[in-house]
Amino acid sequence: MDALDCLLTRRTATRLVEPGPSTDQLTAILRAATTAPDHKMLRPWRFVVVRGEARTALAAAITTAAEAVGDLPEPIVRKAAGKATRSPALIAVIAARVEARVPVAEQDASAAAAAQNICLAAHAVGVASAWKSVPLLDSAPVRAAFGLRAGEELLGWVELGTQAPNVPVAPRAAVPLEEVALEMAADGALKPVAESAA
Ligand SMILES: Cc1cc2nc3c(=O)[nH]c(=O)nc-3n(C[C@H](O)[C@H](O)[C@H](O)COP(=O)(O)O)c2cc1C
Repeated sequence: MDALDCLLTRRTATRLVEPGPSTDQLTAILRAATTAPDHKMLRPWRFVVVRGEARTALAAAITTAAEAVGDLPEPIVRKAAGKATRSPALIAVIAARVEARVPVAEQDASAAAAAQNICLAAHAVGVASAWKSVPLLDSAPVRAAFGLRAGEELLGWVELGTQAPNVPVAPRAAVPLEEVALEMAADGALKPVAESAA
């Protein structure tokens, strides 16, 4: 797939089913994640792959976290835990901040770029993906499940698998560039960017 095609055609999966990514595909996806732009090469990210039976262990950690909240109705607890097994595999993206002169926001931006690389690389190798928030991400059981150290944060996880053929993925309307992009003229004025007709 052409690189620009990959960027323009990636869509978030609406329902993920088996087969999940192969180990070869996962390796390619993780390699792509590590090419995220990275100020001072701090590698302020790391990843945890959860697939197969391991998803049950993750679901158990989420259940423990949800039950610890105390007043959550049982269906809500079940729904939160079910997010661990909603896709054949997932990759958790951890903002692994480093003590350095690079601001935390830049380090987190690098981790977000890694997450996007995961989505794009998945698309490139024929795997469907969905970047999702982690349920109860700040709870001790969920942090422990992913081996989070002090100062590290879960940015989210990217679910991976095969888009269910009977569930549609709605097309995403193109964003009019003049709504989001300006161009600075020689006199410093900001004007709507000129969009080519092509
Ligand atoms: C940090 C982050 C967290 C997200 N969490 C969720 C989520 O928990 N549930 C959800 O439905 N979409 C979530 N999304 C949005 C989807 O990943 C997706 O981008 C959105 O549905 C738009 O679809 P598209 O990527 O096909 O344009 C999240 C996106 C980001 C960047």
